Amino acid sequence: MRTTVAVRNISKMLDHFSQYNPSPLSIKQFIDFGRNPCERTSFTFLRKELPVRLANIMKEIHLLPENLLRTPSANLVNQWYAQSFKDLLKFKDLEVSDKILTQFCESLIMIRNRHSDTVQTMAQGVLELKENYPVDQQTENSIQYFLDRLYMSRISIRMLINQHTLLFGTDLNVTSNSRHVGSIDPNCDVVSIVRDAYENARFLCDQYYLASPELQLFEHNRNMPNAPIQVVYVPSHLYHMLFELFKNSMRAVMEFHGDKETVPPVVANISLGNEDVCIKVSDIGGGIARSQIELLFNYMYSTAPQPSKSASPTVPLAGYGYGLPLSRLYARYLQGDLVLQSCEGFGTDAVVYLKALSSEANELLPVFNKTSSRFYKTTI
Ligand SMILES: CS(=O)(=O)N1CCC(Oc2ccc(-c3c(C(=O)NC[C@H]4CC[C@H](C(=O)O)CC4)noc3-c3cc(Cl)c(O)cc3O)cc2)CC1
Repeated sequence: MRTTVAVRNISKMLDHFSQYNPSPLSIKQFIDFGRNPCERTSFTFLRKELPVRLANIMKEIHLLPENLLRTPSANLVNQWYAQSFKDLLKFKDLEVSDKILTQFCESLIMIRNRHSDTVQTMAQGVLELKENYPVDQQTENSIQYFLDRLYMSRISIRMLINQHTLLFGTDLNVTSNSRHVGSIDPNCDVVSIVRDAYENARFLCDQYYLASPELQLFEHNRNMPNAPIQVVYVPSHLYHMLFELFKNSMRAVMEFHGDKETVPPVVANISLGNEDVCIKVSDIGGGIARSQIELLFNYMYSTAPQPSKSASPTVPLAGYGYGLPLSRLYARYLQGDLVLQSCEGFGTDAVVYLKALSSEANELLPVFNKTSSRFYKTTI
C-alpha cells in the first residue's frame, strides 16, 4: 500500500516540476554570484531548479522507445534519476538551517557520484538494444535526439552541483585555485589549455604509434595583438573538446602518413574577435568524405563493444565512445559550437567556437514540452 502511495506521490511531483521550464544562467551570472556567494540563496534556487531540470529530462526518459527503456542499463539510469529526484524532494519545504545546508551539500555530492557513469551505462543500453532488437531509422533518430538532450541536461545539472559544492562544500581535496570561481576560470588562458590537451593526446599517440605529429600554434588577437587570448570559461569543458580533437587529428595523420619518415604537424589557430573565440585544429590526415561526417556524431554508429582493456593494453587513440558528440554538446552548452570541415584526400579542420562575452554565454537547456514529446511520438 505504502509503495503505491509513494509511487503516486513521485509521479505527481514529476508532473508538478516538469511544468516549469529550466532557468538558464549565463556564465556571467555564475561568476557574479560566485564572487559574493550566499549559500542560502544558492540552496533556495537549487532545491527547485535541480528538480525542475531532472523532471524535464525524466519525462523524456519515460517517452523513450520501450525496447531501449526495457534494457537493463537504460532501466538502471532511469532508476538513478528517480532516486536523485526523490533525494532532492526531501528539501522541498524545509526551514533553512546550517544543518540542512550541510545535508543538502552532501546530497548533491551523492547525486553527482550516482550519475558518474551515465554516459557509459546508456552506451551499454544502446548496445543491448542493438543486440536484441532490430533498430529502424525512426528509433535511431529518436535515440540521437534523446541522448543529445540527456547529455546536455546532465552537463547543466553537474555544472549547478559543481558550482554549489565547490563554493560551499567542505571537500578538502579541492585544490581551490584562488582565481577560479567554482569550476570557472575568469581568465582562462586558451593557449595553455590547447598545449595541455595536445601534450596529453601526444602521449597516447606516442604509446600507440611510437611517433606523433608536432604542434604549430598561432594566436590572432583582433583588438589587442600582443595580449594573450583569455575567456571566461570552464577549463575542464574546453580541455575535453580539444583533447578529443587532437586525438582524432593525430589518429588521421598517423594512419595516413604513418609509413613515412616524418609526419606533417597539427596546426592550432586561436583567434579572438568581438563576438567569438575560435580554436581551429587543422591536420593533413587524409580527410573524411562529407557523407561520413554526420556519422562521427551518431551515437548508434559509434556504439560498439568496448575493446577489453586486457586484450589491447594500449588504449586506441580515438576509440569507440562519444567523445565527439559530447564535445559538441560542451561547446553548444554555453552558446558555442564545434564544426568539422573535412576535405577528403587532404585533411580536416575542426573549429571550436566560444562566446567571447560572458554575458552572451547562456546555458542552452533542453525543455520538455509538447514539441519535444511530439518528436518521440512521431519517431517511435
Ligand atoms: C564517435 S567518437 O567521438 O567516439 N569518435 C569520433 C572520431 C573517430 O575517430 C576518427 C578520427 C579521425 C578521423 C578522420 C579521418 C579518417 O579516418 N579518414 C579515413 C580515411 C583517411 C584517408 C584514407 C585514405 O584515403 O587512404 C581513407 C580513410 N579523416 O579525418 C578525420 C578527422 C576527424 C575528426 Cl572528428 C577530426 O577532429 C580530425 C580529423 O582529421 C575519423 C574518425 C573515433 C570515434
